[in-house]
Amino acid sequence: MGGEAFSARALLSLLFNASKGLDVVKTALELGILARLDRGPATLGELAHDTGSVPLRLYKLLDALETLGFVAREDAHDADAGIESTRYTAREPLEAAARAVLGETSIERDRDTYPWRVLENKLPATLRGEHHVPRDAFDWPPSTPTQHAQFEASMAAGVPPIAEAFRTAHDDIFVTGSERWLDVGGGDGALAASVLTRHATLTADVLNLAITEPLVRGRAEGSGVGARLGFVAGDFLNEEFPRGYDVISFVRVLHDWPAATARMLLDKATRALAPGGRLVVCEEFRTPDRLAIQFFWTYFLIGVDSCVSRLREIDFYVRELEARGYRDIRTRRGPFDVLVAMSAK
Ligand SMILES: C[S@@+](CC[C@H](N)C(=O)[O-])C[C@H]1O[C@@H](n2cnc3c(N)ncnc32)[C@H](O)[C@@H]1O
Repeated sequence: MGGEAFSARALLSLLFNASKGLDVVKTALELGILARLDRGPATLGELAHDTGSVPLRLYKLLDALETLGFVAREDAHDADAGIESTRYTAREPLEAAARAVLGETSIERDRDTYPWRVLENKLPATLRGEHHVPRDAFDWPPSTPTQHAQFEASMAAGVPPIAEAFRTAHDDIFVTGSERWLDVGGGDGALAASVLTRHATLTADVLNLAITEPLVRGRAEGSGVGARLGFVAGDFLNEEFPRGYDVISFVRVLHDWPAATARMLLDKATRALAPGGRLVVCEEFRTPDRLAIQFFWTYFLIGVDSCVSRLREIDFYVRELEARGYRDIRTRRGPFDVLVAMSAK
């Protein structure tokens, strides 16, 4: 975003009025204003005409979008020109961003179904250790089949931008096109299935807790990739990884654990990887954008001690890979950043 950072006073005012801000964005999305601005600059007069809006009223709605940093406004240079010649430019693509958050299947809507209200107004007691999210409401790692199903479905809802990131990094990760890939903590297999659907010569196994097997089997069947998507039951904290895979990935896994555990998991992957194989780390790397999108979990996990939720800068992982002798360490920037490194073996 090209907008300036807000002062604390101003940001808090916006937060207080967040529901109004979302109403403005939803309206601009539904009236096609965001899509119109994505196509190029437009004047107030044009936007009012396109949407059947009263110009003075629409001007105020656009002021709200400007306040939020979504559009830049340019007043008419001619002092006699009416407000209808005020020009607006989108600061970045807006429609897709708004749909990603406000759409029916957004991760924000999904996260909102978690019982976060058990913490609301109880943070002081939670911080003192007198209150927490009850384990039957949410547990980490999930403990019951129902919790696993809900959690893995939530994770799957967030997979599309990761699948897109894997598309961008594909040639770095899959060099021959016939690799055997182990996706450690691979959820219900949504990411692996999406990659295998596009690449018929790849095979993948999801390594996950035994309780998740039906979810992964269901994903393999439902996505049509069949036996190319397998399942390996395992507890990565207490067991070694199976050997011989050409690609081993950690996708949104390492940040769930303290640094010592993350290092242990990287060691296990390093031992298991085939000679010349590639290690992939695709994470919620610590950036202002990621922290913002992760905000729900940052709040909710205050009440869940078993999940450390430790977003780390990408440099942490680069250093850890270098320390293990990995070569050709590449970062592919995208909707999710992907780190790919070649085994030293
Ligand atoms: C945050 S989710 C990420 C899922 C998936 N990689 C994704 O990005 O959609 C973490 C995954 O690690 C798995 N997991 C947690 N503890 C585990 C353990 N001890 N052994 C194996 N898998 C585990 C969870 O079941 C879950 O699938």
